[in-house]
This record gives sequence, structure tokens and C-alpha cells, in this order.
Amino acid sequence: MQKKIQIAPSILSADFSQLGDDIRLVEKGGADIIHYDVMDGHFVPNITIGPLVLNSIRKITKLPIDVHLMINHADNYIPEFAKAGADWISVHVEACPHLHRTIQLIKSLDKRAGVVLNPHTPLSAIEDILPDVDFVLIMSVNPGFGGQSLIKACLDKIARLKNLLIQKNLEHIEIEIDGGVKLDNIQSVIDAGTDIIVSGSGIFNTPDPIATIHQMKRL
Ligand SMILES: O=C(CO)[C@H](O)[C@H](O)COP(=O)(O)O
Repeated sequence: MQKKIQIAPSILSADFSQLGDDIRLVEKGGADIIHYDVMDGHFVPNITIGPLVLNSIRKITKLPIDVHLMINHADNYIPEFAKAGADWISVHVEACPHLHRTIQLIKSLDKRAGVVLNPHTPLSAIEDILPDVDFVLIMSVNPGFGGQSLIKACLDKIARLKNLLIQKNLEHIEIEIDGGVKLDNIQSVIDAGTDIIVSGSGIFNTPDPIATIHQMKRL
């Protein structure tokens, strides 16, 4: 099944003093999705933004907002993120002891549900939850910070996940990558079988983010 590759700028690398303008800019540039990173200072060693900021940006963009929860106790916060305007919500397999229940909670709120794997976590950890999710997010850096280098072994993991989805007749599940994707490595990411490309510094830290998105889309 041929899927359209989608570009999801991660606002972690936006200028928060002009967040609305930066989101409008990437929307104008042809971004398909806005990627929204939530970090709690426990599951990952950094703290970012919560439902309050999400509620504000929901008012200024029509693009789907993809909320990536890098937090412990996700079940306690998912309803609030859903109410604040999330369209997609993903949770880490490493942070959710009752992952099936958490995925069902996301779906009960009519949101697209995703499961996320850290670079060291094997695909076997998500095999049994695959029929319940809409997308799988493969971390290609250790989560917590933007601007890191892509861990190349994660591309092999994407290729193996793609084969697994074909074998299991689950090709409708989308594969998303997050971390270290830039113009100079995006072709290898596409070749591995990725459907959704998250890029933060690779878009916002370039001189012309609109031109960068256009170039990414051309590839
Ligand atoms: O989840 C993340 C970090 O945990 C970010 O979305 C990711 O790192 C994107 O930033 P960059 O493209 O600069 O690597």
C-alpha cells in the first residue's frame, strides 16, 4: 500500500516567544501535522509544555496536532490533552505498564492512538499491541532534547517494523520517526519505510523553514 509521506515539524525547536508565528510559518510551508512534545522531567530529563499551551495553539492552526507524551502516569493527563485539542496522542511503551488500557483510553476519546519506542527497545515489546494502534513512533534519538544526531540503527528497526506490519496484514498502521532527521539524511529515512517524518531543528533551525519543508516534500 503506497502512503503519502507526511512532514511533522516539532515545535520543540520553534521560538517560543513567537510560537504562533512559527506554527503559521510551517503551515504555510506545507507541513502536514504539528508535532507537540510533552516532557515531565521524570521519564525524560527535561520539562516542556502541557495542555495550557496546546489549548492556545489549537486556536491558530487547522493542522492535526500530534501530542507525543514523554511522561510517566500518562493516563492521568490524556483526557486533559484530548480536551485541549490533541488529534493524535502517543505514549511510550517504556512508561506505560498497562499499555493496552492506556491505548483504549486514547481511543475512547476519539483520538488517533500511537505507541512509541525508545532506540534501545526491541520491536517485540509492541508486537501484541499493534492491532490496537493507529501509528508507531520510532525514536531515532534518546528522547528529551532536540538537535541530537539520528541513531542509524533505528532505520533498520523501521524496515523490520514495515515487514512485520506487512506480515500481519496491518499495513494501515503508519510509521513515524522522531529525532535527528534533516535534509541530508531524509532520503535514507524514506527508503527505510517511514510514513511520517518529525523534524525539529532540521526545519526551525534552517535559514528558511518554508524552503526546507518544500525540499523535504520534493524528496
Ligand atoms: O521528541 C523529541 C525529543 O525527545 C523531538 O521531537 C525530536 O528530538 C525532534 O527534534 P530534532 O529534529 O531536532 O531531533
